[in-house]
Amino acid sequence: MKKIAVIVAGGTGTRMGAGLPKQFLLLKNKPLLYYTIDTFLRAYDDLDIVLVLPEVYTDMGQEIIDAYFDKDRVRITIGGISRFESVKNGLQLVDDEAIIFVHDAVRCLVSPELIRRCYEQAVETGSAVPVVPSSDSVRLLTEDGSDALDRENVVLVQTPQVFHSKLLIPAFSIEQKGKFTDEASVVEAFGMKVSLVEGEKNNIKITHPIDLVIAEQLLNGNPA
Ligand SMILES: Nc1ccn([C@@H]2O[C@H](COP(=O)(O)OP(=O)(O)OP(=O)(O)O)[C@@H](O)[C@H]2O)c(=O)n1
Ligand SMILES: C[C@](O)(CO)[C@H](O)COP(=O)(O)O
Repeated sequence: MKKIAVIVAGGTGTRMGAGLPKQFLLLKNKPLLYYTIDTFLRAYDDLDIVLVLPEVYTDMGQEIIDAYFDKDRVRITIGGISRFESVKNGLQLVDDEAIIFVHDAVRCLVSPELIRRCYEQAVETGSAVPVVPSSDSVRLLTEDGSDALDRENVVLVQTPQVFHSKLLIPAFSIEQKGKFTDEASVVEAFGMKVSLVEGEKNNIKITHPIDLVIAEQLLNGNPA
């Protein structure tokens, strides 16, 4: 089955507050985006990438591709106003039947093993959504305060979220209502179930400045 990774790097990194979008910040002298693309290309020789970038940063993205990667394996498209719109734009470049990996560019510590685990599950069941347990206690905010949840019944959701194109592409024709924060919720809003797979603690989403410090430690082989 054809494999396509839609790597979304169309955000501006408001919470990081760095000026430059966080996907271009350096980690051990290479842009964060480099690690994400490199891991996907290494996971499977027959996997191609659709890289979604903010319009004003397409040249910077192309420079990274030209410097490090086989440019025949990476196509660039423009992001949208929300993550949902960016994924939707990326999916427009998928024209054949495929297994599609949607991944946050800023989860740059994803491993080839996780990518392969998700692929195998998606081939079997049509979908694979990686999750990890919460090590913190969890509460649900209510109108009059908050309720404790049993954390054994709660998981934290990561990417890559992987689907058969026959499932994901029709799901993204749905009108965006409220906020879809991931592909699993789009597919469910379309009326389909998703299957979960074991994610990885190290597969953090670089969001705040502290995450860069943690990522550098992990890249150096130190436990966080
Ligand atoms: N319009 C958007 C918004 C986000 N993303 C991507 O989705 C991933 C997860 O988003 P997030 O961590 O929220 O990134 P930003 O939107 O850049 O950050 P912030 O919310 O702090 O502005 C990132 O790789 C980001 O580039 C995207 O492709 N298009
Ligand atoms: C897709 C995601 O990484 C799953 O945890 C997350 O929902 C993205 O959220 P963000 O606010 O766009 O960073």
